Amino acid sequence: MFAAENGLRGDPRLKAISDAISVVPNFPKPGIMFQDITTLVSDHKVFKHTVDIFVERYRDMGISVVAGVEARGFIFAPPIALAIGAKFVPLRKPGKLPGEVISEAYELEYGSDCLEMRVGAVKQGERALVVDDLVATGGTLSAAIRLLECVGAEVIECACVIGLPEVKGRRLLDAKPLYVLVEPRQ
Ligand SMILES: O=P(O)(O)OC[C@H]1O[C@H](OP(=O)(O)OP(=O)(O)O)[C@H](O)[C@@H]1O
Ligand SMILES: Nc1ncnc2[nH]cnc12
Repeated sequence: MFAAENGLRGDPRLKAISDAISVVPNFPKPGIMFQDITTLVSDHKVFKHTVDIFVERYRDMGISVVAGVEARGFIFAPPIALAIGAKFVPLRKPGKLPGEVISEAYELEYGSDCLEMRVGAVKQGERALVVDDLVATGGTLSAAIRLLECVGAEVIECACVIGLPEVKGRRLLDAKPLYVLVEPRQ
């Protein structure tokens, strides 16, 4: 669900976050309106607003794992993890993590990709939050959920800064709550 439908309607931080996202037409492919969060994180006040909203929501939920999705989830997940007193676990693209890993493949608009997590990084029964910058089809988050559930963790929610129209009105993603701050800018 969008934050505005969940207690933050009219919160000026949401408008500041939306305004700080740049839209780059036809990147990386013709027809894609790329939502660029590098301009958001280069404004320290708006970056802090973004992290603060997530921290306010998750600080009392008993979350022990904040799993961030490579690459842009790595920007938002660590400050949230530090603030709520949870560990940060990176979910990486294939071949980047040393040691024993588990893998989950997923479909993208064109082609497929894979996420990996280190064996032992998350224990059975842990309460996990999954963080990424953006959800479009939800394929990436679904793979992240499968990785965490594979080791017996409970996924409490998936959190993203931007939700594309594909997820508008969706409160759940693979039966897990989805929490999104803003819609894309046109
Ligand atoms: O909901 P979905 O349709 O799965 O798409 C969302 C994913 O797409 C983007 O990452 P991308 O795959 O472009 O990887 P990158 O961040 O490494 O460039 C974005 O950061 C999400 O992780
Ligand atoms: N429009 C978009 N902008 C940024 N990242 C994306 N990932 C999938 N669709 C995207």
